[in-house]
Amino acid sequence: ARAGSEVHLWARNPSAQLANGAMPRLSAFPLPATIKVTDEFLPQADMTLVAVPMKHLASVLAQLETTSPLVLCGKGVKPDSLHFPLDILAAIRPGHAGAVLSGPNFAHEVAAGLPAAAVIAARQDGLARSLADMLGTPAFRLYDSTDTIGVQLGGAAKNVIAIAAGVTIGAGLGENARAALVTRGLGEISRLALALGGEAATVSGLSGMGDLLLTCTGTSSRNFRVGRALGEGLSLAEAEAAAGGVAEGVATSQALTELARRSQVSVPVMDAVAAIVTGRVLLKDVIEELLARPLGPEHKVPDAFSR
Ligand SMILES: NC(=O)C1=CN([C@@H]2O[C@H](COP(=O)(O)OP(=O)(O)OC[C@H]3O[C@@H](n4cnc5c(N)ncnc54)[C@H](O)[C@@H]3O)[C@@H](O)[C@H]2O)C=CC1
Ligand SMILES: O=C(CO)COP(=O)(O)O
Repeated sequence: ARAGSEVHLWARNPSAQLANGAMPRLSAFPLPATIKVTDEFLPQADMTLVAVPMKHLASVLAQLETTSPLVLCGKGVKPDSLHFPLDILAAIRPGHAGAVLSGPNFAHEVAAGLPAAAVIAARQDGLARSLADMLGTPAFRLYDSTDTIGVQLGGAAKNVIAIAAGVTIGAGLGENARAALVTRGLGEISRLALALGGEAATVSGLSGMGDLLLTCTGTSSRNFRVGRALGEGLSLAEAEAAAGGVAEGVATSQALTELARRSQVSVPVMDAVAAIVTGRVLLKDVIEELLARPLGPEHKVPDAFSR
């Protein structure tokens, strides 16, 4: 809307969900009058942004009756199919034009109009740039990319590493430990990105390093908060309730460790998160195991971004 477009916001139940003219989780920011709230999908539009939690993405995509390009905003991987958002779209609507929007963007800061940047990625030549030009504003700076794998992996994986960062703080292991863990986590994302066909430069960009930095240090992050609560000794159910919203890294940790196993990529930090959230291993044992890992060259092969 700030970019000057006419916007229709689909809500499953407009009166219940927007009782005070605002989204419930962004209640300090009433929607501008230029946004029309509706319970019907708009069949014709320049673009449709789909911003629902990953576990509901497939069902929402199946209901959408539109020919417009879809911009998927969820971050994660589906644990059963191991699909990233664009794979889910391709499975449900083969051939439909799609892009992903990802970057360090806490919703409440974007809503407040504070400066932020993100990346839109699409395989199709020129699509990401044209979407970015329609959606961007001076305060919401949108870069474009064709590396859909790197962008989707960065958005998904940072949530898993953010849980590890939270655990480190919650368990009282200190900020040195958090910095070490996040850096080693970045290495895991780099190796996995290359193995899956993504690009090294994307991992060091907004959807990779940028979002990792935000989520592992910003206490507004639900994934960080879940990790911190787990580190303090709460159960997963208690930690999720305390985090105040969906923490995609919980389900994504299972999917990414499975993808890594299939790609023969070592991801000990992500493995540790997957083990902690499923309660397979005691937190104390996971920490001991990570600290007992054999030491060696920081980067095994020529540089940090090689497998
Ligand atoms: N909140 C944030 O700061 C950011 C969130 N994301 C990602 O965006 C995705 C959505 O996150 P949030 O907006 O925070 O989650 P949310 O829990 O606020 O849900 C977003 C919307 O999805 C709707 N929804 C829930 N279940 C639905 C269903 N079955 N069918 C249709 N709509 C349904 C909710 O009513 C809500 O309006 C996640 O993958 C998250 O990682 C990405 C960047 C920032
Ligand atoms: O993706 C986000 C910021 O870029 C939001 O992070 P959380 O889902 O951890 O709150």
